[in-house]
Amino acid sequence: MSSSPAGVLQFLHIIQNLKKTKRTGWVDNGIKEPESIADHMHRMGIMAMLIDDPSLNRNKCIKMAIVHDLAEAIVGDITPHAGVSKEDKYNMENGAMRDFQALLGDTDMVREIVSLWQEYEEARTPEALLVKDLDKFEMIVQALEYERSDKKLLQSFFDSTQGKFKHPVVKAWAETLYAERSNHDNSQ
Ligand SMILES: Nc1nc2c(ncn2[C@H]2C[C@H](O)[C@@H](COP(=O)(O)O)O2)c(=O)[nH]1
Ligand SMILES: [Mn+2]
Repeated sequence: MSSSPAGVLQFLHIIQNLKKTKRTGWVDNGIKEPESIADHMHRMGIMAMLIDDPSLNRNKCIKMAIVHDLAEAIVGDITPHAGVSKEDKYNMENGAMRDFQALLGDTDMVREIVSLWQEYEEARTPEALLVKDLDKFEMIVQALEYERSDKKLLQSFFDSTQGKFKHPVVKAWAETLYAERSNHDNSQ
């Protein structure tokens, strides 16, 4: 069974917000041309495609990456500093995912999207833990790029993720990024 075309169109118009909503962490730091939520999820999906780990379901990681912030189309992009409890944030985002389910119908495809979102939130499976790593890593890659473009120091993004990476490949990527940032600092 597929979702109704009318339901799909309503859903698509709602998730346009992911393309329009600028990520709050950058807006809060006065970044001139901040990326959107969709931009962030897209690069995470590409990152997931680059991970060659036979212990992981690669396709699941890619799909999880591109839906993990879907609820933000309704709830918005809430930062850790927004003063919203994790429980309240989860409840609002869970409500948004149920709204999507009501709109699209209880199909296998919609159940997969909601299930991937839920698995990411619970952060217990190896795939979810990798995508959590990519969420943080994509953010610090972007932070370095904004430090260069906007001539700003965005140290809090590096501090809040320091030592948090679990997957060996992402750890290696992060070490390379730190070296790149350090070399770039020294060349200024
Ligand atoms: N100023 C900071 N903002 C942060 C930090 N960690 C996350 N964030 C921002 C980035 C996004 O705008 C938002 C949540 O991102 P999700 O991908 O988890 O939805 O919070 C930080 O350390 N400093
Ligand atoms: Mn995210």
